[in-house]
This record gives sequence, structure tokens and C-alpha cells, in this order.
Amino acid sequence: MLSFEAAKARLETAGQSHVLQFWSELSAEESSALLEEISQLKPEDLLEHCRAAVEAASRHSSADGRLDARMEPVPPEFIGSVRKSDKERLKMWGDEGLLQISQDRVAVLLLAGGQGTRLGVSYPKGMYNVGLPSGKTLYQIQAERIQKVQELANVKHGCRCTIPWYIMTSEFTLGPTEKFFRDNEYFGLCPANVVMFEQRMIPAVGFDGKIILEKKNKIAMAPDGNGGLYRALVDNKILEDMERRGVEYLHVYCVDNILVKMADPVFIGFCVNKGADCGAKVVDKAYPAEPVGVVCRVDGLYQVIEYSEIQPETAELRGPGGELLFSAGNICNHFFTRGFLKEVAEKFESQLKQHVAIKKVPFVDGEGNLVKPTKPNGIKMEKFVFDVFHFSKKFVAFEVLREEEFSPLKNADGAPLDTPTTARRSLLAQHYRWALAAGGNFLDEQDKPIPPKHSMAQNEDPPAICEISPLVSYFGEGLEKLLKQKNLKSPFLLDENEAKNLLQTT
Ligand SMILES: CC(=O)N[C@H]1[C@@H](OP(=O)(O)OP(=O)(O)OC[C@H]2O[C@@H](n3ccc(=O)[nH]c3=O)[C@H](O)[C@@H]2O)O[C@H](CO)[C@@H](O)[C@@H]1O
Repeated sequence: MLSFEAAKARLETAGQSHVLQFWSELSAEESSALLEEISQLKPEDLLEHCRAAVEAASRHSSADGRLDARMEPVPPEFIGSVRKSDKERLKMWGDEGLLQISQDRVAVLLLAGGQGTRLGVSYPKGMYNVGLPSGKTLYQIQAERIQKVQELANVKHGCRCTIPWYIMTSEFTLGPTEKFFRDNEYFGLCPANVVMFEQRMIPAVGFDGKIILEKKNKIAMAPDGNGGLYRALVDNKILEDMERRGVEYLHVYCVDNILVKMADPVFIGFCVNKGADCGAKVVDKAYPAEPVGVVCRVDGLYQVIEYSEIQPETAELRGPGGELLFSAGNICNHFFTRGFLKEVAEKFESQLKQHVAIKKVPFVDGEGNLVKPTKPNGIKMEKFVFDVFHFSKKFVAFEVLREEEFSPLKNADGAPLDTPTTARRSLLAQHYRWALAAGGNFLDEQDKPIPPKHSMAQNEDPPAICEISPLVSYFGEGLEKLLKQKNLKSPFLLDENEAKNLLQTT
């Protein structure tokens, strides 16, 4: 471990000597934790990080860095679309995706290093249970979707394929995520195919360029953003692991979308068919201020402009038909070839833009008292996963249906949108639609028929409660043989056992 003298010299070089101001008050254990933290920071990187943070923060409040004037929408002919494509085409893409999956060429990569501050839970978001009848957490739903899509490829191609699941965590989420998976026996997946790795943490910096101390012996650190992925892939030799397994295509996604289609064969097949090295799923933005990034072009190159960085006037611009001009909402579902990821990690990572967030960061004052600031006092720097799009040689966007694919969990109940209630409702509404389409009839608790409702408003609960396990159906397939002309008593939970029972009564 670093000695006190070496740590002192390191911090002096970086202009951060104040980090040791409470040294004489620390216990042996506390001081070694601080030395350990300092040993992770290279003085030249630290100096540059603090300088860049202050500079970026001053630019943040000025209009200079804004890209609004240079933004153009993605031309419609560059967007594939579920809505505008016929059944044959969708089937062709889906078949291509399943073929790639069957040959072990597809993996999924979950970005799960975020802190879930808006949701207000102290544990990783993937462990959240939104209150479905089954009580499943987001992680369990995702694990079961992986199993099911593997099974679909196995049945179609007579193989035993694997979709490895890479999970990027951070110092905040690694321990609890690992424990949760172990305690739940990896939800039936083989542990060797669930690869967790950790992204880096970087210090929060005050407006004076000094690192913030959150305890007398602890620097306020935060994960380096979901664009920290590219460094983490190298740090943890993940690209080598992918190469060893023969993985060529990655579906990268964020943890909180309850409707996420893991390794979606249609999306994978679309991207492979177009020869893309990089792709993004988008949905039509619901309203101008919706907190989603927009996929667009800036100076002819594809890019996402994050919702926190677009001007309201730009977000509100409309086209000739009254539609939003910048309507391609990013749902944080990306496609990358392994070759593209390797190129980015080796050549472009250092060029990724640093985004600035000005935050209230709790700190210890000169007397060592913990202060919870009422005004923002700290600069956090983050890289974004989508900032690699403009290095792509062939980028594609793929528009999907919001009600089938996007319902994120961002806020605690009480907020108007993106809460546990809205996530639960979206999933149950989807499963209700699938059951109706398969020919099921719902009954209430007194065995009276519940009249079917074929169209529902977004904030409307379905008239019957129906949850379908991903182990039974991935995107609504295979339900007719189970549900056609069956009376289903609400609340109806279709898990593997119920599916067996229903088959026997056919
Ligand atoms: C930068 C980014 O992608 N922004 C997208 C993200 O916004 P949003 O602001 O919602 O992004 P979050 O903070 O939820 O992070 C997205 C994902 O990245 C992970 N994460 C975050 C920070 C970090 O250091 N490490 C890490 O792994 C989170 O755990 C989460 O799975 O989702 C929206 C859709 O829901 C999109 O419209 C936004 O364009």
C-alpha cells in the first residue's frame, strides 16, 4: 500500500493536499482506507480531471457548447421501423437474429452501475420489485427473458446455445448485485455465463477545483457514467472474454426498462442485415420535455443529444405535419459489433466527451462536520455510452413500439411518470393484450365475464390482471395453444406450471 509520504507527495503534485487535513484524527483502519483510495488516483490524471471539471462547469452555464443550432433529424429512410415494416420483413429480421443467437454469436450487456438516486432506493435498481403478482424483480424478469430467447433459438435450430450476460456494475452496485444473484441461484442461468465487472469511480470536484471529502477519510466518488463502459471493457478484459466465446454482436441496455427485450432477435437481425456496426432503438417521443435523449445528426454525424443538454425551444420544434422534429427518443438499447467496441476502446475512448452535472454533494467542513448542502456545490463528470455513435462507419436506428418495448422505472411512486406503478401497469397491459390476442376470455372473481378491452389509454389499468412468465412467452408467441377459448380468472398468473396444466386441458 501507498505510504503516507507517497500519498502526500502525490496529492501535492495534483494540488489536493487538503485530502489529508484530518490525518492526525484518523484511526489506523480509517487511514489505511484513505491511503487505499488515494492509491487508485494517478496525480497527473487527478490534476487534469480537476482542471477539466472546473473548465467544463464554467462552459456548462454558457451557451458556447450547445449543439442545438447544428442538429438535424435522422432522415426517415435511415430508420428501420416495426410500425412501418410488413410481417414478412419483421420475420426475416427475427429469423436472422435467432440464427445468430443459435450460433453463440450474440451477448447482452447490462449497464447497471448507476445509483438510482431518483428512485430513492439504496440497493441496485435491478433488485427492485414493482409489485407484479409474481413478485419478480427486474433482474429476474431479465434473466428469464434470456433463457426464453435461448430456448427459441434452440428449438428452431436444434442447438444448445448460450447468450452470455455481461453486467457492468460500480463500487455501489457490485457487492449487492453479486450477492443477489448468488442468493437466487442466478435465476436458473449458468453462473459461468453471467459475467459481472466494475466500472471506475472518479472524484467529485468543488468549484474551486478541489476534490470534495465526504468523510474525514473518504473522497466523494461517483461512477464515471455509463460511457465508462469502454474503459471498463479494457480494465476487465471483457473484449477478450467475448472473443474467446465467439461473440460478435452485443445488445447493450439499461437496467430500468421493464419491457426490455433482451437480445431482441428482430433488432439484432435488422442490424446484422443492414451491415451496421452500431445501432440504437428509438421510440417516438411522447412530448417535447420527455426525459429521453434524441437520436439526431450533428454536422452529418449520428449522435444523441441528452435531454439535459437540449434547449426547450429545440425540443419543441415541429415539422410540416405538426409532428416533433426531433422525435427519435433514445431508449438506451444499443447494438454494437465486437469489432466496433474494440476499435472504440483502443482508439477513441480518450476522445469521448465529458458531460458535466452540477450536483449537491454532501461534504465535511473544515471542522470535520458533515454538511448537506442546500445549493449545488460539486461538479460530477460523466461519459455517456452513446457518445461513440459518431465513430461508427454504419449506424442504424430502429423505431419500436413504446407500448411493447419502453416503460422505464426512474422515479418513486408519487411522481407522475416512470414509477413502479407505471412500469407494473405497462407490463400487465402488455400481457393482457397478448392473452386477448391469443383468444383468452377473462372472468372476474364471481366467474362473470370481463368484457374485453382492445384499446386502453396509457394511464389506464387493464380490466383484468394477467401476468405471463417470460419462461412461457418472450414476445407473445406460443400463447394461442394455451389460451384460445379458455376462461381465465383474474388475477391470472401464467407460469410454467400453469402452462402445463392448460396444455393438459386442451
Ligand atoms: C446517458 C444515457 O444513456 N442516457 C439515457 C438514459 O437516461 P437516464 O438519465 O435515465 O440514465 P440513467 O442514469 O438511468 O442511466 C442509464 C443506465 O446507465 C447505467 N449507469 C449510469 C451511470 C453510470 O455511471 N453507470 C451506469 O451503468 C444505469 O445503471 C442505467 O442502467 O436512459 C434514457 C431512457 O431511459 C435515455 O433517453 C437517455 O438518453
